[in-house]
Amino acid sequence: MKIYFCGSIRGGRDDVDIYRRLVTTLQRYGTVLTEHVSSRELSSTGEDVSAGGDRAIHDRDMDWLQQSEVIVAEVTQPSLGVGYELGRAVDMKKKIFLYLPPLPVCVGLSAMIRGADDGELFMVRDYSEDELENVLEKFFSDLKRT
Ligand SMILES: O=c1[nH]c(=O)n([C@H]2C[C@H](O)[C@@H](COP(=O)(O)O)O2)cc1CO
Repeated sequence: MKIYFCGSIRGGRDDVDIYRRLVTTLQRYGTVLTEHVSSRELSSTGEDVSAGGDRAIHDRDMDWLQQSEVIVAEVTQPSLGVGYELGRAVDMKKKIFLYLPPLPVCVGLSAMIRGADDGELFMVRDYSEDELENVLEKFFSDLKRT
């Protein structure tokens, strides 16, 4: 299964350790196409754009998004790119969305994200860090049953 993980890059890298933990856990369930998002080596400058520029990053990521069956986003750190990815993924009518803001920061989450939860394709889940692995385990076992 191909998984697309979204996390802030130019929006700020404060939560990279939790991205790392999420991606490592997600790799039990499939191939994470956007593993670079969780790299501690990647700064808020973003990837090296010398070859194709931002256009190449955008086009590659939209291609990966299209290929992915599951999109998981960590959105505590607000990021324009992540908001854009989620909007495009909704438009692609992807079967599954999972979105995991750690408490208590999630109180400030945009209504355009929290309000998109439809209990089926787009799911907002609040979690504390110690339950992260269990939340994902339940999510993927429910997915197998559908
Ligand atoms: O260098 C990059 N590489 C890349 O894959 N992205 C994608 C993946 C992330 O989920 C998202 C982050 O957006 P932003 O940089 O606006 O925080 O955009 C974003 C950048 C830089 O904007």
